[in-house]
Amino acid sequence: MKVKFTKMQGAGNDYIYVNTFLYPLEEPERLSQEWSRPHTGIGSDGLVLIGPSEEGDFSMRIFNADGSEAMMCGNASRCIGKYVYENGLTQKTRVALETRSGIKILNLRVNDERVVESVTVDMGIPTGITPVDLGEGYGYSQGIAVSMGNPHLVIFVDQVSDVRLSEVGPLLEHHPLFPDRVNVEFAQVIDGSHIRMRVWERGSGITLACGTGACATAVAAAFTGRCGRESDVTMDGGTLHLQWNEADGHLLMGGPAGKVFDGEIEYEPSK
Ligand SMILES: N[C@H](CCC[C@H](N)C(=O)O)C(=O)O
Repeated sequence: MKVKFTKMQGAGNDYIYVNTFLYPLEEPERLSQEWSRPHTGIGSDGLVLIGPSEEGDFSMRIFNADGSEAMMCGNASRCIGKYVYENGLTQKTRVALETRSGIKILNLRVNDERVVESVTVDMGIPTGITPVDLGEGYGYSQGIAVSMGNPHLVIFVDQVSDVRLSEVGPLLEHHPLFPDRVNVEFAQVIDGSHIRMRVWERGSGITLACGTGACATAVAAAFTGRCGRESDVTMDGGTLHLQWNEADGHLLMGGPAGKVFDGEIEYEPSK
């Protein structure tokens, strides 16, 4: 069976996008694992399915490279905005995207039928903002838990370049405080409105950027008084702009969305 897909990336966080209006994929967990592999697969941070929605204009399902399904993906939501507009699935520049953590509103900047510059997403209201004691054995004793629909652990450090992410990332991903595992962000405050962050993502490992992780980082920095409510978070793959509105508690995320290539892949549905 042939499936057409589009590789897209938001600040370097790359996913395989499949339009399930045309290709209603079964077994996305297995396919995300197989297709995300470099060398033997397509190579990506995971698989994103774009589909119909009763409540919104479109729906999103996101699967990490290990096949686990997540509640939300910030970078993918921006790319979906670009995808649905540029593939003629909508003419709207305000798109309601149904996710497993509710409806997210995308605002697209368009210029002659292309989505240009950045896409802004209303990520909703961060919850569960709590200082946590990580205990012994992780090399870091304190963090801030934040939920953006998916779970995040933000750890502030003096030098993010000193963090041995591939060693501590998996340990903290499986910290007993987070029964569903957790996305782990290490953050170095540059000044009151700029943070450098590196991320170990639940189910995908080190990625070049994490949209919900940037949101969680900006929230944790504001919550602890390290930054204001508006900040830029710079990751290995790029920078996102975050604004945590005082009036309604909503967090707005702005950043790039890029198409890499269209492709086609054969796969055999399991019996
Ligand atoms: N690894 C995340 C899902 C992807 C989130 C990230 N890529 C983003 O841009 O928000 C999780 O398991 O919750």
